[in-house]
Amino acid sequence: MNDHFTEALQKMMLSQQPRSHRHRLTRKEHLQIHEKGVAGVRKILAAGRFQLSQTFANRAPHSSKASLANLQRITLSQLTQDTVHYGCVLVCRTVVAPVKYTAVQVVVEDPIVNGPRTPKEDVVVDRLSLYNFVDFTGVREDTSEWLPVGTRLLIKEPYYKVASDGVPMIRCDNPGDVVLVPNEEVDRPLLAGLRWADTLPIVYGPIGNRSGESAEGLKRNGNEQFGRKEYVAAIASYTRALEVEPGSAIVLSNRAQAYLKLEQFQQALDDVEAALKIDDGSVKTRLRYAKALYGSRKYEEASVVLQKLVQLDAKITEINELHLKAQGRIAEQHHGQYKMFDIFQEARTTHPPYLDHADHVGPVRITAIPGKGRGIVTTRDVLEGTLILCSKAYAVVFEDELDANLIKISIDHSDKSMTNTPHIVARIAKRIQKEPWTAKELYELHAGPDIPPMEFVDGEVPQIDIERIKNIVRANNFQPDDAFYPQAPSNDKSSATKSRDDFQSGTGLWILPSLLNHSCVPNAIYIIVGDLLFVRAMQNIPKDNEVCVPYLPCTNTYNERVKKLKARSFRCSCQLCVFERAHPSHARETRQRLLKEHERLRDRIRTGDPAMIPPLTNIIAQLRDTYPPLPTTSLLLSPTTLPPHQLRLGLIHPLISLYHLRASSGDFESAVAILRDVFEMQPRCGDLTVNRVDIAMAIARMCDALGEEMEKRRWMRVSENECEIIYGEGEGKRVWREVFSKDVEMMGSD
Ligand SMILES: C[S@@+](CC[C@H](N)C(=O)[O-])C[C@H]1O[C@@H](n2cnc3c(N)ncnc32)[C@H](O)[C@@H]1O
Repeated sequence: MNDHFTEALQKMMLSQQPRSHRHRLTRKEHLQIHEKGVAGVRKILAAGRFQLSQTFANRAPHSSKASLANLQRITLSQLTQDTVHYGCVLVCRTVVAPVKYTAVQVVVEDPIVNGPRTPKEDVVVDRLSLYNFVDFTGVREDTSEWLPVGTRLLIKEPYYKVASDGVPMIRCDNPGDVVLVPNEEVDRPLLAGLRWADTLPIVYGPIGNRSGESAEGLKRNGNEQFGRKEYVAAIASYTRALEVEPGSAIVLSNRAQAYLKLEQFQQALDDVEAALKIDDGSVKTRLRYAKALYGSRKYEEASVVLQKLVQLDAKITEINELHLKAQGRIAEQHHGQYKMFDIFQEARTTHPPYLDHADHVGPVRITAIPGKGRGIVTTRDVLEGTLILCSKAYAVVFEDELDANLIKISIDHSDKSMTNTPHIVARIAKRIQKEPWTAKELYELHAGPDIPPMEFVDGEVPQIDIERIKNIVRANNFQPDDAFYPQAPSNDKSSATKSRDDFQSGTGLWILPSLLNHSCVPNAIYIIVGDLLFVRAMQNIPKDNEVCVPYLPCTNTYNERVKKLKARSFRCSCQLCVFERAHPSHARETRQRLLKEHERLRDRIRTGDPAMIPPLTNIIAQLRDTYPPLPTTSLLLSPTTLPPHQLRLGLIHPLISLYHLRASSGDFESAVAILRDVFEMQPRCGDLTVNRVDIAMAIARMCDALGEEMEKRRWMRVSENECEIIYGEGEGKRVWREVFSKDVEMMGSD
């Protein structure tokens, strides 16, 4: 693996040397290079060794904003190296089966513009690299299913450059800039007067009504293709059958079934609705209708259809099961009733964990927030523990969807941080292609400080814009981790305080949660389970107050937080930041230094070495001194303000370390006193609520060791209650009983 890595790096370095003018490669040379690439991919696949996840880009990828109608035709022979050909559209045709490496790579040829017949060998060819074109993350030898040999392509504003292996190529990053022209489409003005060197056996897309094809024959073809699970081909056959004989309810219903298999629910719904307008429909068609409605997340309508079907024939298990599921989704969508415990189990057993649950929008609305753009505020007084929203990802790439041996090379100069961007960006582009009507809500998301909002033209579907998608992902992504379960407190960075930045692999985009602004002491928590993102209030939030989540752990030091948020182009003015900003800068720096010192001692602290107690106690004493003294009289605080003792978050990790040292030396009295302090210091905010579950349980364990039965029971109840605030009433109890099953077994519970 390392050899390949070094080789790739060397190639990249070489490619950055100044190069002399290169001669244009012949068709034969290009095809040989392509064949070598295919052989290389074959070797990689045979060895099962690695794939590259990142692309090498010497300039920021661009997306064409121009409309095809305004572009001038250009040919391969007219391309200039290291140039984006603004105002032009390249017309070409694929001459070989493509291969997928980091990009889909193929050889394309020029058309022949009128004139005398040109021998095939003299027609100019070049390499075309299509990035983000497929959302498949690995390498593949033959990708003809995406791009059959002979496909005519229009490439908007092509970028011509030399690739990392020294071979020139047309690099296209934006799938929206590639137009595939079906074979039978002959009247495109851009193709007028063009011929090709020879005839290639291309069959691309649905082919129009060929004389002699009967609707019945085409339907039969479609059924056979469906039986072989060739759903795209089946759809093409049914489409042809409908062209020959429009208005066949059976063919429409069959095509709907093929769309259902491809999870193209809207298309399935359109077909089945058209079929039901023609006749009443069989049970089969009406079940398809219910499935299309369910898939389109129209659960109530699906339930009405299913209810009638149940009355007709209650024996069909599939109908009953779907009816039950629809009712579950309605309870989720309207009442926020999610069986969290079951959803956790589902996420553990589903690979990849795409979960079938409804979205829910709780008592919140979107509004402008001064200085922050848009945000989410409550529409009524909200109690702690209330579900604010549940949202299914617009697109997500899970860690285990990526190759285990994936090499992450981030040499894309425009973006060093996001090694997994190509996958999620390609997935978003695919979703827009499949469901263009969802593009608007995506493009409306914040794309960074310097990027103006997209302008939409009424009635026009926005194009795929890879640059904007990349920026949107950068500004709004959340990293999914499989389950956000509470754990016993440890002096390692606990899962609760694990930085979102630590989850390097998986990444996802959720539309409504993308409107949540950040606070370092947030009043809400987000929990990602599979592709679902739940947001719950962790404090009582009065009506019209903003709901905020943490973009980073609040136990990060002030300087760390400022730096990370600066990278996201804003300065936080939450209560914690205002509090710490008011401290003299030397106090903040001392705190930072002391916390680093604590980090350095951690390995020895982990061993439980009692010699660590004096230096740690000293660090804690000095840390306390970096904060202003606590007021001696109680303050009158607003319901949204944290008390001053809960703003000294820098003390939490060192105090947990001290607890460990005391507990491992058998001094349970001191250990429990420290933990009680820590519990008091942890506001119920963001991820710290998870710590409160763990710490209350650790106190219960200490009380158990000290024989304090009543206290033990009290703290177990506290832990359980905190868990219910995070996961919801009842459900939190189930989660708590599972997580702490060993404790419950040993210590008993009420
Ligand atoms: C995920 S978006 C949140 C929604 C965003 N406000 C909008 O209008 O779409 C992240 C962006 O919101 C803004 N933002 C989030 N939290 C903020 C805060 N506490 N203060 C100022 N701006 C904030 C920043 O511009 C940040 O890059």
